Amino acid sequence: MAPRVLISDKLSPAAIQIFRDRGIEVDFQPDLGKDKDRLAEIIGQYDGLAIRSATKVTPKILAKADRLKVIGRAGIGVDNVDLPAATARGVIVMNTPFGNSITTAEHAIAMMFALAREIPAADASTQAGKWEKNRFMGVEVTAKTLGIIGCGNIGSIVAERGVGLKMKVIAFDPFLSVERALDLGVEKVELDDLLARADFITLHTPLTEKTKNVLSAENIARCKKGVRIINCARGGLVDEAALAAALDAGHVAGAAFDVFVVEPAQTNPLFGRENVVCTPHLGAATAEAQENVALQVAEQMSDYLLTGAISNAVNFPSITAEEAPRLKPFIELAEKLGSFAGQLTDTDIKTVHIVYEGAVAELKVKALTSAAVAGLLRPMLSEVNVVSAPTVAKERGIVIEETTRAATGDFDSLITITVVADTLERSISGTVFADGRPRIVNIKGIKVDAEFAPSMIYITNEDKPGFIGRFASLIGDAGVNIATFALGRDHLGGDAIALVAVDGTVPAEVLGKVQALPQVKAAKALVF
Ligand SMILES: NC(=O)c1ccc[n+]([C@@H]2O[C@H](COP(=O)([O-])OP(=O)(O)OC[C@H]3O[C@@H](n4cnc5c(N)ncnc54)[C@H](O)[C@@H]3O)[C@@H](O)[C@H]2O)c1
Ligand SMILES: O=C(O)CC[C@@H](O)C(=O)O
Repeated sequence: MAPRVLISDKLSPAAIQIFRDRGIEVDFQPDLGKDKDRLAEIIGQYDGLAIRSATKVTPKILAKADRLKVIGRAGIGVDNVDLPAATARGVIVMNTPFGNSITTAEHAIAMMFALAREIPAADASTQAGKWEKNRFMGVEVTAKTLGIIGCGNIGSIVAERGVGLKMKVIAFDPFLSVERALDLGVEKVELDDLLARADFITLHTPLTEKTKNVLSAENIARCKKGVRIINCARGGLVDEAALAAALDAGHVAGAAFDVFVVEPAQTNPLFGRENVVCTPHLGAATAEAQENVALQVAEQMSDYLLTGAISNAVNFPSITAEEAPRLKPFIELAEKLGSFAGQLTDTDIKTVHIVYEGAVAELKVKALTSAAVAGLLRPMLSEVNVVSAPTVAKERGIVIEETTRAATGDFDSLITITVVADTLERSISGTVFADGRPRIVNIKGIKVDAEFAPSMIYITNEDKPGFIGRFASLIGDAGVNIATFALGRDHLGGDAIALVAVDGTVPAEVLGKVQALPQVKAAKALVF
C-alpha cells in the first residue's frame, strides 16, 4: 500500500507534486492545522504529516497517530511539535534547517532599515497626505554597531549582510568558534559587552530555557541608550512588557518584531507605538523560501517513507539513501541481539557496550546502537522504539558505550553487545551473512551459528553425553516441533549452549521440564 501523507498547513503546491511523483498519496488540507479535534480524528490514517507553524502536534494528536512515522516541518523551529511525545511514539521529526535562512535574515535586515528610517510611520503619514518632511529624522546604519545574539545559520547571514553594510558586527553566541567569527568578520563578545556597545541588536537563537527573556528588564537596562531591537527569531526571547516600558522611557529608540510570545498576536504590550514595527511572523514568507522548504520537506519525507533514508531529523541520526539499504539488515541484527540480551537480563542494567567490527563499523553506528538498545529494553518496557531508545536508556541511568574497530576475526562485520547488569555480564555477537539474514555467532565467548527464529529455547548445559537425546524426546513428547538446532561449547566436557528454534510457543510446563533435565544449568524461552 502506498504511504499516505497529510499536509495540514499552507505549504507550496510544489510539495504536493513531489509526493505524487514519488508515488505517495497526499491529502492537502491547508487549514486543518487550526482544527485540533478534526486533526486528532483523522491523523490515524496517515504515515506522514507535513506542517508549517500553524499545526500544533500535541501528545493528544500523537496518541491517535497509530500509523504515523514522520512529521516534516517545512521550516526551522519545531517548537510546535511535542518532541518527547513524538520520540516516545517512534515518530521521526525532521525540519528544513537552511531553506528559509536567507529570507529570514533579509527580513531582519529589512526590519533594521524600517526602524532606522521609520519607514512604516513615514509611509502612513505620506499616504495620509501629510508630507511631514521634518518629522522623520532617521539614523544611518553605516559605522554603527550591530549586535547579533545567536550567530547560527540566520545570524551568520545577518552578520555577512551587516559587514556588507559597513557596520561593526559583534556577536554573542557561546557556540560560535573564534575561527568562524573571524571568517564572518565578526567580533565574538560576551553578552554584557554586546548590550553595552550595540546600536542595533538582532536576535537569532532558538527559544530555550537559557535564551528565554535573554533581553530581560535588567539586560534591556544595560543596553546603550537609543538602542534599536529586532526580533525575527522567536517570541519570548525579549520580555515584551519590559521592552514596552523601555520604549516609553526613551531608553530604547525602536523595536521591530516579527515574532511574539502569543501568536497569532491580536494584542501585545508592544503594539500602538510609532517606533515599533511589527509583522505577523513573516520571516520565512517569500516565494523562494516557501518553495525551498516545501520541496525539501517533501523530498525528505518521501525518502524516509520509501527508502528509510533520514535527513535533518531532530530526534534521530541522519541516514543517506545509499546507507539505508546497507544498514537495514544490521538494524535488524542489532535489534535482535539487543532483544536476546534483554530477554536474558532480569536485573537492573548499568552499562551496554556495543562493539562494531569491520565493514559495519563504517556505517551509521548511532542508528544501530539505537536499534540495539530498543531491542534490549523492549522486554522490560513495551513502549520503547528505535527512536526513543537512547532517551529512555538515559532516563534510566543506563550508560551506552560504542566502539568501532577494524575486523579482527572470521567475519567481515561483527556486532557484539555486552550488557553489564547488577549481578551479571552477558555478551552476544552476531553478523549478517551474504543472504542478508542476521546470525548469532557467539554467546558468552562460545562460538555458535544460529539464525534467529520467532520462537527459540536457549539452554546452557554441561557438555556431557545424553543431553541432546533427552531434550529431543522431552519436547517431542510434549508436541513441540524442533525447526533448527545449533550447538556450541567452550571445550570438551566444559560449558555448552544450545539454541533451538521451535514451531510455536514453548509452554511454561515444558520449559520447566527442560530446566529440570540433568546437565541443564539454565533454559529460557525467547521470542523474536
Ligand atoms: N521569523 C521566522 O519566520 C523564522 C524563520 C526561520 C527561523 N526562525 C527562527 O530563527 C532562529 C534561528 O534560526 P537558525 O536557523 O539560525 O538556528 P541555528 O540553530 O542555526 O542558530 C541558532 C544559534 O543560536 C545559538 N545559541 C543557542 N543558545 C544560545 C544562547 N543561550 N545564547 C546565544 N546564542 C545561543 C546557537 O549556538 C546557534 O548558533 C530560530 O529560533 C528559528 O526558529 C524564525
Ligand atoms: O513557517 C513559517 O511561516 C515560519 C517558519 C519559521 O518560524 C521557522 O522556524 O522556520
